[in-house]
Amino acid sequence: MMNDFAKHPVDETSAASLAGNGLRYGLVDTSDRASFTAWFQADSRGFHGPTMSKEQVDSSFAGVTYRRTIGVWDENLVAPEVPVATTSSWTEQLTVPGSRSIDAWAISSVTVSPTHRRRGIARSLLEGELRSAADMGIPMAMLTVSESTIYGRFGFGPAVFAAELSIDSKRATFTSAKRRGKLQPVSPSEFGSEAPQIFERIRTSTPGQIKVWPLRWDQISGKAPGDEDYTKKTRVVRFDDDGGTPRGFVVYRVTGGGLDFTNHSLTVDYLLAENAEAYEALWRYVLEVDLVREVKAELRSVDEPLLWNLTDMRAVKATPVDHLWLRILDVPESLSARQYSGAARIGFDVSDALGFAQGLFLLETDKTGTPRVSSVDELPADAAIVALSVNELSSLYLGGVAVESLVTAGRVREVTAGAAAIVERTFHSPVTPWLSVWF
Ligand SMILES: CC(=O)SCCNC(=O)CCNC(=O)[C@H](O)C(C)(C)COP(=O)(O)OP(=O)(O)OC[C@H]1O[C@@H](n2cnc3c(N)ncnc32)[C@H](O)[C@@H]1OP(=O)(O)O
Repeated sequence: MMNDFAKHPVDETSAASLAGNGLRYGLVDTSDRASFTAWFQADSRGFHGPTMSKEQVDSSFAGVTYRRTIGVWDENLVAPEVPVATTSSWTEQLTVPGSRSIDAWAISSVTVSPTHRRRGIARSLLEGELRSAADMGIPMAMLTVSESTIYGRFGFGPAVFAAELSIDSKRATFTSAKRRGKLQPVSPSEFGSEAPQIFERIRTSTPGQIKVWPLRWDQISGKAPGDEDYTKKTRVVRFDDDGGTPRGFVVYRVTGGGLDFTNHSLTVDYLLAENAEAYEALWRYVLEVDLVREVKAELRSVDEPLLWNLTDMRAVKATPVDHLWLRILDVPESLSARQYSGAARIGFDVSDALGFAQGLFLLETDKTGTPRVSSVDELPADAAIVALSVNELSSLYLGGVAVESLVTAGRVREVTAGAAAIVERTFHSPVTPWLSVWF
């Protein structure tokens, strides 16, 4: 069954601007197999993916039908049924500090055919998505990005960073003795039935995480058709506690080796651990696999506890990269959705070229960190006041970005002396924001 957001009509301003360039902007009828297949092929082409097989289209078809699927068509082409641009969007729960969540408009599959690039099509698509989300009363938009150069112009700011890890497994010894529990190889199906429940418990207390849809779990575990090599190489190991309850999984592949058989590389595609025991056991497992010299992992937390599990922290090379970008559309709704660290009175002078978040806003929190937010004509003189654009406010929102860094970089201006330190203290999240998937 389709949710209402999937049927929300396309934005009229973007439709008119694209029509002026001879292009049609519209919703894809996801119940029509031929139209949806043409859209999938355009999406895959846009990301330099292969022409999708029938099995891959079938599984994608079942997995993302609920989304608002948009195409742009050029009727003058030899194959006019294949869109020249795509997007896919849906309402998603984003966890925010205080184990709460906010409805956010997730935007994905933004592609423009290389034959139609740099004519303003992506701008029409993105602005159309933002106006549609605002129209539906959704307070925030979000995306994960292929390049960090594209989305700032639309008011997005990076709010969650991810670390890419490269670990020298020969240097990685643990500070503590092996704990109890049991490890065992399991199938992708077992992962599919147990891992989402474990993840749910982690997601709801980790700012930056979103609900993960079933097709994504199948892709992670190699169960979804599409990448045969990935499916064949993928292994899954489960950790059970002493009571026999599954508490974590690792999904990984071993590649390379060559003539020197001790030189393999192990890639952790997903490591999910509900408690410290599972976390240590699963990392210890991958770091002790024989014939492996390097363990790699992507999309790990920038505050990965593993470094503290090891006797030699320098065994781990961690490279941070921007991952989740947020775009506040409704300031009072967004700021009201999260918990803060204590009592404060903060004024924000927000600029927004697209207008959604422009204005003066007062955030008042009590000593429990519960907020009250109002849009005001004038900011009170006794508030800690900062001036910033919606990009920076969106970056600061989850409490994982240091305000002082943005002040030093000239991206946030302290209107009252010492305001940045108050914002920092009030916004800081005790749980480091982390998003463990792409969307
Ligand atoms: C959420 C996601 O899906 S992330 C994935 C994004 N998609 C990809 O990376 C797939 C490959 N790339 C593409 O499909 C296209 O090149 C897109 C979607 C990135 C851009 O589409 P286009 O239609 O060419 O962009 P458009 O002409 O509307 O440009 C809009 C603005 O963005 C700028 N821009 C476009 N692409 C880029 C880029 N890769 N890097 C920096 N700036 C860019 C343009 O210069 C323009 O700037 P301005 O309006 O401020 O002067």
